[in-house]
Amino acid sequence: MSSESASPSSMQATRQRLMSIASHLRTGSGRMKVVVTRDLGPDAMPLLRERKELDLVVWSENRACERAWLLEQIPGAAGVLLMLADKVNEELLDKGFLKVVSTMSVGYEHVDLPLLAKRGVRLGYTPDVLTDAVADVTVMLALMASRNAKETAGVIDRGEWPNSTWSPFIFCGPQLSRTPPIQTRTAGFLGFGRIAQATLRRLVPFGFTHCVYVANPSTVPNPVQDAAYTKQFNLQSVRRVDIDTLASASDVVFVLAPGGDKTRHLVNEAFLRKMKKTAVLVNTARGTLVDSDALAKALKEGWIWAAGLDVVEGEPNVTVDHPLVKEPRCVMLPHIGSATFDTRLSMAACAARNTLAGVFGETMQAELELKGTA
Ligand SMILES: O=CC(=O)O
Repeated sequence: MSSESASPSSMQATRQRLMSIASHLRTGSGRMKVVVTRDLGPDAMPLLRERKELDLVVWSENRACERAWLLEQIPGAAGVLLMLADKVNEELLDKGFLKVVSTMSVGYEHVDLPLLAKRGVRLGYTPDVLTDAVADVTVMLALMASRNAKETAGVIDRGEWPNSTWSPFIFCGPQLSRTPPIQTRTAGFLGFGRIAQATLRRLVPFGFTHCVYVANPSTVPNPVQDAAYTKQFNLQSVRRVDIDTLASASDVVFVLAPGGDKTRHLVNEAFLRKMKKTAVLVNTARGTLVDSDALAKALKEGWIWAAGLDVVEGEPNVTVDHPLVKEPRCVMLPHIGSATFDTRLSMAACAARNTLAGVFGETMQAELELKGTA
């Protein structure tokens, strides 16, 4: 067989895709099938339900959509609106001939971008509308981690407060805000996009003086851009640095870069060992950016002060015996960064609009540029 011959599995995939188109045409209804992996609620769902040109298939149970159900529904579908737990990979795309994947998330680690680009499938996502909510939680975690929120709230939860005697330095931690005798405060950002910058804006009133950041795609200094940032945020300096400087210069390291193979374990043992002993690590991006085992070791051995995590590798399969859950200075939240009513509603509406635009070939509210990923 020449190398150009189709393998049995690729022939099967092609046949499935053709059958998918055919099944769509066969309905003769002229309507387009759209699969939705979660009910988006009474405010956002009508955006889809009111469109009589659509055949809506909705996973209606109040739990994550089963993979087998999703795979079963994709043949004949023009679009799918899904959540970040729903993997968009060859297995899914081979089942049909989708025009659009619309994810109700700003992150797209669960989506195989090169494959989408190769197949000409558009990707809608939900940036901007969640920036403030996630930036709020990011600052909250920096405060909770540095001020021992987990350990101290545990004292109350376990009914131990009456037995604990007040003492001058009990439960103390590093101070986030700058107040004498603290002269400087440096915020470090791994990733310097919308949410990172919204976080930095919130830190300015705390008295932060400096900012260092590592930005994709390059780590080369960018003095012109940095001068503009310095002025914009009214700080003493904002500098694009290499990853080692980020680790060593920051009082708080905020992890706010996209997940995926290119950023996996950027925060590893070497990084953590370079951080200040009084520094705090906050991750509100994706769990895969941080090596959990290395972080647990760093906390146990005191290389850094504390960590605040809204995301963790392997989530949601995180139980009480997880090494990070056992660490008293690791505050962990179950991925609630965008979880405010207003924000989730805006995300749901954005995801619905993106789906409609995708199936009808219109401009999306937010479409990820896939050029260059194939
Ligand atoms: O993590 C949440 C999101 O990507 O929206």
